[in-house]
Amino acid sequence: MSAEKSEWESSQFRKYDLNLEEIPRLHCDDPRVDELMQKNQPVLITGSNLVKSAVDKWTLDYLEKNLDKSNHTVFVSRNHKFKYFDEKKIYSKTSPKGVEFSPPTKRVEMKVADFAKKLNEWKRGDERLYLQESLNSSMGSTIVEDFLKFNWQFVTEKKNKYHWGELTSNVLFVAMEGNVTPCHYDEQQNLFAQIAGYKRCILFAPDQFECLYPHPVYHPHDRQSMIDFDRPDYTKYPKFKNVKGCETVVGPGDVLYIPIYWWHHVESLMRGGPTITVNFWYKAGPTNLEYPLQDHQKVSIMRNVEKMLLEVLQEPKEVGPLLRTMVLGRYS
Ligand SMILES: CCC[C@@H](CC(=O)O)C(=O)C(=O)O
Ligand SMILES: [Zn+2]
Repeated sequence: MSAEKSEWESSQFRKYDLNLEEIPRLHCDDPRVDELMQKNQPVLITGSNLVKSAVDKWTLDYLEKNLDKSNHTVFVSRNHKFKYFDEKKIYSKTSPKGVEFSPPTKRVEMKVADFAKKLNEWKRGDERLYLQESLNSSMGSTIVEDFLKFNWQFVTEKKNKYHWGELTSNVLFVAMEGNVTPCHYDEQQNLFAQIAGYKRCILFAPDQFECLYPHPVYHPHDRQSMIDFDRPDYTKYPKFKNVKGCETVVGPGDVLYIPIYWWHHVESLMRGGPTITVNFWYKAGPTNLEYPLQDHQKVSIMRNVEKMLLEVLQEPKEVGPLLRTMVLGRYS
């Protein structure tokens, strides 16, 4: 990918064994934006002014001064990866008791001032931090003012045009340079609005499910790929060699449409300073089953089959044998 305006260069990317297409980068008035969004395809949208009120102002200092003095949710990692896990699934009835799950990150509450201090004093080997918190009205009046000045018409127009469900949250992400959110998919539509710094986003379509080996649905890392992109185990995950993906770099003012069920890996560029993002997560719209089904609908069906089997079998180890008995020689 060429550095658009030389604010970054590919030497700031982490190195992965992937060959990736480029996600189209289009102005919000370009009709091709809606052609792509209509087809649940990713697109990087420029010129929307979606979060212009923040792009002009939000820096770590500004957030420190204007986010209220209370604590904020910060994830801590011993390495550069912040792999999400669902705490509720660590001890759920389908995950066998005492299953070995050591959380890769820990969640702490921290004042923004302490968060900023740790970022400024960080040196190699120190644990990394990632502030992730839903924006809400208790965020201090200045931040709320900036938030209310977002270009809500832009997102509302998209929500209505594509019959998305309700806006569930706007999450504020403040990352250290080099932080990585490993490859996963979400069950929500996402308008990913970049405010400060640069993030490389690598996306894979829902039909790449077989190449990305998600953890089982009952696992705390449900929806996350089991593959460590830094050291892929091609013996355990041979199809990863054939994965097909696309990528882009989002910078201040850019909005990346991450379609529901699309896999994404997101990294804050190394040596790029802290990054600030706000995302807009929307519930899926009503499902109209038109044939042939779309790939993301098949992922949703597979999830439901897994959940139902786990519910009745109770023992995850029995899911594979039962499905093999059902399919091998009969449906395959
Ligand atoms: C915890 C999720 C963070 C975000 C990726 C990133 O900016 O690091 C993402 O995956 C999303 O917006 O869906
Ligand atoms: Zn995500």
